[in-house]
Amino acid sequence: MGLKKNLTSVTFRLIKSLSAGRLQSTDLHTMGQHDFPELKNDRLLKAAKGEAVDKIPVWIMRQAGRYLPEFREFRSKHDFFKICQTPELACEITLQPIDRFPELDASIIFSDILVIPQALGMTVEMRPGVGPVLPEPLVSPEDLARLKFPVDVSKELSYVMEAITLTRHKLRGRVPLIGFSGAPWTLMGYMIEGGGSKTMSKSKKWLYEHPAESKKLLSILTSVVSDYLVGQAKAGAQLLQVFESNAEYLGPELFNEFALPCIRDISEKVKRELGDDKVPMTIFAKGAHYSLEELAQSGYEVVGIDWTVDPSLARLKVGSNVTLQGNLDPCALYADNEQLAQRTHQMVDKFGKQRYIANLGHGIYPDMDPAKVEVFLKAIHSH
Ligand SMILES: O=C(O)CCc1c2[nH]c(c1CC(=O)O)Cc1[nH]c(c(CC(=O)O)c1CCC(=O)O)Cc1[nH]c(c(CC(=O)O)c1CCC(=O)O)Cc1[nH]c(c(CC(=O)O)c1CCC(=O)O)C2
Repeated sequence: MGLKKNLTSVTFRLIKSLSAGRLQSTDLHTMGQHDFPELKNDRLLKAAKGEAVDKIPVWIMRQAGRYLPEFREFRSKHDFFKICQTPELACEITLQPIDRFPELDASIIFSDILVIPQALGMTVEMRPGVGPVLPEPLVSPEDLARLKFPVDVSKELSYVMEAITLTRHKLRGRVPLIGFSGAPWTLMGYMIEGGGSKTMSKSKKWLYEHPAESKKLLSILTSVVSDYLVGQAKAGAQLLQVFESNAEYLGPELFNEFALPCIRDISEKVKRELGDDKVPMTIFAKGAHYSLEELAQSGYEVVGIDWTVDPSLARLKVGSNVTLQGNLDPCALYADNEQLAQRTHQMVDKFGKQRYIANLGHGIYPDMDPAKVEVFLKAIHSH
């Protein structure tokens, strides 16, 4: 019943956009939730499920973004969160790398992990040259009362669901669409530090000083992230990636006590909620090389690894029942074409073709040359 209501509201808003002239008339007959165009390239989904592929699927974290001149041009006219909150704009940006690089095997919806703190009532600003700033961070456990919880994610983040549904149509089945969220510990970090941090010491202080309240916050975030991912899958996301970018600040003890249980709960809740409509899930816990075995057992089909982990060692640790994703050092894109292709081939040799999705070991940097992306993508497909 809840799902039906949710979908009806998504379709209704899309049709409203159409009547307001924001969408083209060709969109109208494809707006039904269950008549997405047929998927023509299913390499990513096959690899995620452990099925054989003709070529290794490849995509790039942050593939829509500042390294693309067309993104910078667009961004000069629109505020970052305005883009995220306007389905037509988010869709247009999502499609930019797909239009530019025919070798890409997946798209990822343009958004940011920080839409969750926003949904919980926190202000998030994107300051030029600084990045995300939360001007009123959580300072002490009493501040948890400031959070707007429970959250109706289908209302507060409806713009993401709408962007996903619209993008599925606009992709015309060229490649699958990935939805994503930050993981609870990573989001907790931003909410307490008030932005990025070199040490995460304020949020780690919470873990040591206020373990019960930290778990309360993590449990709130687990609930919101799970609902959010379920909503994205229902709106049309074909794979869901969870970013635990701040895992690198925790050692095995803190990670296993605070972060990992949330990661497990999320996959369990999302799969239970989606039932027969479940989609593959990826966990990318940057820097959590110490916990690869546990991550492989945490209910995700794909484990993303950063570039500091040797692929052969990662495979030994995770076993053969999960797909690995990664992990070229993003800075390898600064190398000349020959060296870049050679390093890419060496990486593929280590991963092998089975149960493997090629990617960088973290998001692409803003100063990278799009021509190098093409070299990387072609090196994967030609190997
Ligand atoms: O390609 C797509 O369509 C989606 C791209 C995307 C953006 N944010 C995320 C994604 C998904 C993906 O990586 O593929 C997810 C994300 N946002 C932040 C993090 C944490 C982190 O970077 O540590 C993540 C998880 C992914 C990861 O681990 O890399 C938080 C964040 N958001 C922004 C910044 C500032 C920046 O300069 O990048 C940060 C990091 C802050 C810090 O701690 O240092 C803003 C931002 N988010 C996206 C973009 C577009 C782009 O990458 O160019 C930007 C820049 C905003 C701008 O235009 O100024 C999209």
